[in-house]
Amino acid sequence: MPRTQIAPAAPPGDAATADLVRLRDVCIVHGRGDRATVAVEGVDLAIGRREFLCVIGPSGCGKSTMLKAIAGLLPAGTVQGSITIEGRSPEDARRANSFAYVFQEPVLAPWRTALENVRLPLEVARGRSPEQRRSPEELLELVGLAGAADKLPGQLSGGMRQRVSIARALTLHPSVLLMDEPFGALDEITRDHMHTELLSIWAATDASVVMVTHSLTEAVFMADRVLVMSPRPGRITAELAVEFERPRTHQLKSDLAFHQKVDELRAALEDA
Ligand SMILES: Nc1ncnc2c1ncn2[C@@H]1O[C@H](COP(=O)(O)OP(=O)(O)OP(=O)(O)O)[C@@H](O)[C@H]1O
Repeated sequence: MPRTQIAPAAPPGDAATADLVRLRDVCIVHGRGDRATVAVEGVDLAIGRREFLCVIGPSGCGKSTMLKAIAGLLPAGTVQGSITIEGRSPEDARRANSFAYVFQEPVLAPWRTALENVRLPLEVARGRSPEQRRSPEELLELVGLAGAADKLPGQLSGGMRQRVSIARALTLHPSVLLMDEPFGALDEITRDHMHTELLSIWAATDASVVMVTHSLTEAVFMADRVLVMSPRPGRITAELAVEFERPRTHQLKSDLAFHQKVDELRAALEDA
């Protein structure tokens, strides 16, 4: 459960757009000539503020590619169409720290303690005003690691390391967290625990989340909306609203309605 509530950041000046993230007719091609691979095709997508969106699809369908495109991590010329975050290009949004990226494997500096890792973005901060910066101590408390502040990454479990990386991602108060299979490397018990942890953390911030996952139950448990992608070239072939009330607890996973929603998602994936 969240130990700390984070006050909302002031909306950025250029936030006239109702949608936080907007993709228009996005097509993504890796490589050139004979080696060109069309990874994603014809994606139109609008992501709202405070929305929890999951993206699911067969292996290699372009989920990570789409997330990287939103984060401006792909080489120039790879992405066609338009992507904006708070009305800015991905590059400008990155400079403004409008989003943070969480990888499957937490990328922590091994010689820095948990607290020092969470503090790292503040040492190189640009773009966010002082009011929009979050206290590393408060964030460690939020992710339930106040007692592990002085531990090095090598002294933490996989789930704890991922919580440190989530706390670090929140340091500059991003408007959106982009998460690429953040729990993919964790065992099932830890993963289960992280589901409720992340929902609590998310509820205590005002960020939107875009999370790529391979797990049907994870998607249905976490999301407000699940996007289904077709095999490569990835297109969005279905969109499922998940309207279970929040806060969600593990009890939900035993409900018949939950299993029906998972079945619905499975059918959408098979039709994709
Ligand atoms: N840098 C790259 N250069 C060339 N091809 C790439 C590159 N990155 C990804 N691809 C190709 O683009 C396609 C989509 O890859 P991507 O990693 O986005 O899929 P994914 O849906 O995230 O897969 P997975 O679920 O297995 O992680 C794949 O065919 C992959 O081989």
